[in-house]
Order: sequence, then C-alpha cells, then structure tokens
Amino acid sequence: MSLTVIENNRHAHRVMEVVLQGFRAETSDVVVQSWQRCMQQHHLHPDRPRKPPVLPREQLEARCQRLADLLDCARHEMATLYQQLADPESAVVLTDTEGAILHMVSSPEFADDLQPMGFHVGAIWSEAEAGTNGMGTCLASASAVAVSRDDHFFTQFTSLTCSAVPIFDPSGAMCAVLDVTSRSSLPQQHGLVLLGMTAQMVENRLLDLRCRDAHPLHFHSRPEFVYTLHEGRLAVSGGGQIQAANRSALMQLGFRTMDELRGRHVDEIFQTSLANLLERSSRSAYHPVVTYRAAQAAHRFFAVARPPAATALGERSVPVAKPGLEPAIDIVARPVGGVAQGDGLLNGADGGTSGAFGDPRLATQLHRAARAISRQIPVLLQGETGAGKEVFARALHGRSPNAGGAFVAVNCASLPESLIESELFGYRAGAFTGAQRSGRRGKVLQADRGTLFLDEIGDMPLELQARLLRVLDERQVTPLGSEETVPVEFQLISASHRDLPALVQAGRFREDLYYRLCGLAVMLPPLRERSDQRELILALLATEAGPEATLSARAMDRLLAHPWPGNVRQLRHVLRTAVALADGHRIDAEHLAQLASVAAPSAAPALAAPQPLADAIEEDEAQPDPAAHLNVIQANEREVLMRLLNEQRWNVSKVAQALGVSRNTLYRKLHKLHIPLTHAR
Ligand SMILES: Nc1ncnc2c1ncn2[C@@H]1O[C@H](COP(=O)(O)OP(=O)(O)OP(=O)(O)O)[C@@H](O)[C@H]1O
Repeated sequence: MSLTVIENNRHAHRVMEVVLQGFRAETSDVVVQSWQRCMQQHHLHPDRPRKPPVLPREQLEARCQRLADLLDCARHEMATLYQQLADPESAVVLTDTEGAILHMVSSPEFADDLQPMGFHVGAIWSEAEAGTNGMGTCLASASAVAVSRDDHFFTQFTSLTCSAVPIFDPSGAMCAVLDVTSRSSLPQQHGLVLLGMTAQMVENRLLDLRCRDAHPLHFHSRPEFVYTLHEGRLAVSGGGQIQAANRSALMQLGFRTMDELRGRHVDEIFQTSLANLLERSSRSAYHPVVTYRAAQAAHRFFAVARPPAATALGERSVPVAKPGLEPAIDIVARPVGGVAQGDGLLNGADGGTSGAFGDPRLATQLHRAARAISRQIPVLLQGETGAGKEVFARALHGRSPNAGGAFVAVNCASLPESLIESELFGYRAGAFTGAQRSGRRGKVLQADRGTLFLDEIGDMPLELQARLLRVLDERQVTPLGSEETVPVEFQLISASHRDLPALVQAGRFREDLYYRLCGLAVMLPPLRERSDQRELILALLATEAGPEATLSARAMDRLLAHPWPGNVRQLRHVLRTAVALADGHRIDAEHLAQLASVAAPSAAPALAAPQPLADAIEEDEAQPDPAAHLNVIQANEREVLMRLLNEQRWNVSKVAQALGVSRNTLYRKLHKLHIPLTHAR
C-alpha cells in the first residue's frame, strides 16, 4: 500500500471514529460538528474523496453579476490583504453564499498548485460538496472559522490551512465569505485579525455604495474612533429613519439584529433629530459632536451626520454601476505596467515632488486616499524609508479640497524635543527666553485650511502625543504662554516607516492617537515592487539632467535589476551621481559603478527598526553581496526566510515554529543561505 493510501485511510479512520463512535478529537467543536454534518446530513464519506463541482461559465457570470457591487468593494481590499499577508503560498478568496468561488487573489504559481485540487474560480466549496473547509464551514456555521490541515474532512485537502469570515450586507444578511487559504501549518493569528478587518472594510464600503442616497451617520462612544474601522455607521433616510447599519453600530446600540433597528428614528436612538445632528456636524466642520443614547442618558456618543454621498459628491444618484464583471483571478505579482492617466510624471520645477504614480497599485492608493481626505478622514502613510511618503502626501494635498491652502510638513523625528511643542503649537510674544519678540504661529496654525503632514510620527514623544490628540479632537490650539485658544481647520496626513501597531503594543505610542491618525492606512510599496520603475527612472533622470539626458539600454537594465534598499531616494542619488560622472554624455553602465557593491535586500525590510539610510547603504557597500552565488531556488528560499525573519523580528524560534522545523535545522539553513545572524534572538 502506498504512503498516500495509508495516510488517506488513517485520516478517514480518525474522522469516522470521532463522528460514529464519539471519540474525543483534538480539534475544535466547530470542526467536529462540521464532520458530523458532512457524514450525517450530506452523506459524504471521508475515504471517498471527490472534487468540488464547477459552475458552467454562464452561471458563474450570472452570479458575479448579481454580486457586482460587492465584488467591486471587495476586489481592492482583497488585493491589499494579499499584500499584507506577504505569503506567496496563500490565496485570498471570495465565495457567494453557496460556496462558489467568485474571485481569487494569488500568485500564479500558487494558483497552479491549487488547481488540481479543484480550488479555482467557479468551483463550489460548500460543505456539502467539499466537506469541512474554511469557506464551506464558515457558511454553514455563519461565523469565523479556522480549518487547519487535518481538520479538513477529505485527506486531499489536508495540506491546506484556511481561515474564513462571513461578510454581511447592509440588511444584516450574510452575502459572502472571505477566506485565506495557505500552505502554512498554523492559522496565523495576525492573518485572522487582518481577515476580520478586511471583511469589515468590505461591509462598510458596501453600506456606502448601497445607501448612497441616505445620510451617513458615523458614531462611537470615543471620539477618536469615529471615522475608523471601529465606528458605528448608520444610513438614515431624509425623514430620519434608520435604513441600514454596520455590525459595530448594532453592537454599540445594543441591538442583536438589523431587523430590531431598521425603521427606528434617529430621535429615538440619540435623543436628537437628524436635522439637529446635521446642523451641528456641519458647524463643527464634520468633527464628532456629543449626543446621548435615549433611555440611557449617561451613555454618550460622538457622532457626525453628513449629507448623502450622492449629493455631497455632486453625483447623480444612479443605481450602482454593474461593470462588465468577468469572473477573475487577480495575479497580483504580475506587473500591469503603464502610467495611470492623470498621474503625470514629475518634473524638476517643484524639486521633484509632484510624484510619479504609474504603478497601478500606487495609483489606486492615491485615488482612495484622495477620496478619504476629501471626507476629512485622516490618512496614515506607511512604507520603507525613501519610498516616497512625503511625495505621496503632497500629491494627496494637491488633489484635496484644501489644495489651495498650505502644505505644512513637520518632521517629528528631527526636531529637538524641547522645540517640538513650540514648533507645533507656536508661542506668544515673550513666552520664554529666546522667543521671538513677535511670537510665532506654530505649524498647526500655519496649516489652517490646508494640510498638516506629520512625518515620522512614530518618533513623537509620549507627552506630546497627548497634546496632539487634544488638538485633533478639539481642533483648537493654545500657543505656549497664552491662555487663548485659536480654532484651526486642517486635513491631516501622517507618515512613519516604523511599525506603529507594534509601538502601540509596546506602550510607546498612544493607541487613541493611532486610531485618530489612521482613518485610512496606506502602505506604500517599496521601489523594488513597483511596476513603473522604467517610467520613474526616466522621469527622475529628466529631473536631474534635463529632458535631453539619455541612458543606454545596458544602464537601464542594470537599474531595473537593482533591488533598491534605499528606494526612490537611493535611485535619485544614483542617477545624480551617474549624471555627474557621464558629464553631459549618455549614461552607460560604467557610470553606475556605485551599484556594484550594494547588496540585494533579500526581502522587504518593511517597517524594520529604523536605521539611517546613509548608514544602511554604507554598511551594505562594505560587504560583498552574500547572495551573489546562490542559484535561483536558493535565492528565492533566502528571500522567503529573510521576510519571515523580519516579520518575526529575528526571533529564530518563532520562525522555526512557523516553518515546522527545529531551530538547528533552521540555523543550518541560514548558514547555507548566507543569512547573517547579527540580529537573531
Ligand atoms: N513617486 C515619486 N516620484 C518621484 N520622486 C519620488 C517619488 N517618490 C519619492 N521620490 C523621491 O525620492 C526621495 C524620497 O522621497 P520621500 O521623502 O517622499 O520619501 P519618504 O518615504 O517620505 O522618506 P522617509 O522615510 O525618509 O521620510 C525624494 O527625493 C523624492 O523626490
């Protein structure tokens, strides 16, 4: 008997023991109940595996068409989740309520891997068809589930681990399932959290889209949570009746189902009319105003009511467009190329800050962020150093309603601690020794009716964070040495290359401030992952040397092949040096000598502990490239390991655990792949 057959039998035997003989299983009740359903309700047998059936094309198209708006809302969030998971052996999947896979985001290689198991767009993965699995079991139990390896009913799927969460529509009915399937042996806790957050984002977007004619009402018991993922959201008719709500709204207001809330009046819920909330919200420039929950007057909420999106955006209120929805698999890793329309390349006139955003992911991020900022939602930019966070912030300002106002950048890392406060909030004449006689308007006031850009926000001292939080909540500033408060109105963009959630966890960054800054989080891709490198190189070259500057094909190839640990900033410096060396002539590979010794970053050092760029490059230059003589497979292995190590902050035990190997095996591997252990813990 072959090993596969033995394993098959062993797994089937175990499932049957649990279901038929009531043996205790080392797995969750959810899984055991699912096994029971599979055998008793769906009459499946664990040793008679089957392939999930596949919908004919026209049926699949019809289903996609039916859920066109949901797919529209989910596509981008799924691609973002896939990027965040950063696992090439994972797929993010959306199914309808019958378990049919409508959309999938994955690398082409992993999609090819899954295909023979019947895991692809169009296949039906309900429990009745595929036994216990993430998508099917989530549908059957209407709750989030994790199904890892041996939890699957059929042995053929036990190499997979899935996590799945339901997605509810604004009427409160389950309308889809979002799933992450991977080869990892453990359901990743952070993966589950991200999955839940993604589902919430999709639900909120769907609420916006389906209720464009209603007044959106945002609320939370803590003002800093309004406009964040945790806020309660209601869609209210012109007459003040509640039409729809998100899950957080139901929970905060103490309702179990949407049916209990639908049709009630705002007055009944918040002791005030919609008209009053609208008026107060607009007077406070759409910052949260206090309101009280009826019957529990002590229960205070902070709320913002707005005009319907359709009218606010001057759009005609038309039914949601149904784009020609092809059932699709997004191959995220495949570059799409091309410069997005309307996102012109930079020129030198503004010092190269207008930005080039030809990479489709970046262009979409800019578009989304512009929508958020136009609704006064603060944007938090994250990304490696030199990736272009400030350039992105300026571009965002340029597309915002406050474009006519000032863009005021504050680098929270480079200001001496003693000066940050006066820089930000200003001071009255004679407030302290050395103060200018005329006093000084701080940066916050300079940004009035414009944009305040807080760069390296992760480096702001804790005490100042409290003051900043107050300014953000109250939208007024009290300059040093003054008793007077001055009202101020600005859009807020912040940026950091640090892992802010980790800083929050470590108690070094205030959680409430984090949520206040992070209305929309945007993760900017590093240069090595951008598909518009060629355009960017040419545009930067034009900035550095004028439009006549030329580059040989060999030089271009060298530049395109480089991993750019210092991102666009490094590229710019390299080009500047090359222009000087070429002395007015065409730039050739020989003018790029400084690239020769810069080591390839084996993986995204994303949001790693800060290290001054110059130091990083100098260190790299001192070393020969450690990965230079590895073959392609080894180089890939090295890249994956480096990423895992970075993710686990160089904790070798955790990485070994995640990979299911011993520490010694991992050490041997690291040695073989020339991964230095200088950071290892
Ligand atoms: N999209 C872009 N188009 C053109 N130039 C860019 C782009 N992004 C970055 N640059 C150039 O790269 C350099 C670094 O950009 P920027 O200061 O915005 O990066 P950053 O991510 O804010 O860096 P840091 O982490 O150090 O604050 C600048 O010289 C800028 O002109």
